[in-house]
Amino acid sequence: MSDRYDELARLGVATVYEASGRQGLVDEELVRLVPGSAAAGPARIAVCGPADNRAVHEVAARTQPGDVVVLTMDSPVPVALVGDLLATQLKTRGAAGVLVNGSVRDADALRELGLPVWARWIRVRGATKAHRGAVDVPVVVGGTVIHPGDAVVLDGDGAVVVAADRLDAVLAASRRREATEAEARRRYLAGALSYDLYGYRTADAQPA
Ligand SMILES: O=C([O-])CC(=O)C(=O)O
Ligand SMILES: [Mg+2]
Repeated sequence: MSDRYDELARLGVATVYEASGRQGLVDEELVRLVPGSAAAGPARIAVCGPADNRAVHEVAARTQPGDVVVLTMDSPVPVALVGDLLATQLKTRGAAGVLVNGSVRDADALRELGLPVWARWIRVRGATKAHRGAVDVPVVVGGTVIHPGDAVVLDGDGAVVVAADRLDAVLAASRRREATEAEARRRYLAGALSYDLYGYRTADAQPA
């Protein structure tokens, strides 16, 4: 929605992660359902009960335009938290994207719908609707704490989270990093090598 989130999505997960001081990585293998898609927005969070997705129905009712909807469980299992009907509601509410620390189903319909969705698994096993769960609470996904309103950035590399109070600083650092990389790319296209530019050819190897 806002220009800042559009810019984060364009800058991408790897650049934002590095510019953030290598913080905020959602350190999980994620499947991107819509090829080529990227998204960024403030986190709108639901914690589902065990193998249950009632909280997803509640979070859909609270979703605001531009939100990235983050769905998780205390112990994630490959149960379908979202399929095309819930995704249709999230899209109609204006969600920018969806991050599912669980599985999704109706994968072909999700692709067709075009709402950018990332998930741990594609698996059909159905969720119960028995537990209220919790909405608009902090969670940990892939080792990273996500508070409601933190920026979530998603692309072909996965997901990274930027704490809301660091957003402007990380955005500025990401722009600087993008400019530095653009210059490096220009030199490499002209035949230069990082091995020489960074002095690795002559320097002693440094520990990582
Ligand atoms: O109904 C569900 O629990 C998930 C689903 O398949 C959908 O949203 O279409
Ligand atoms: Mg369905």
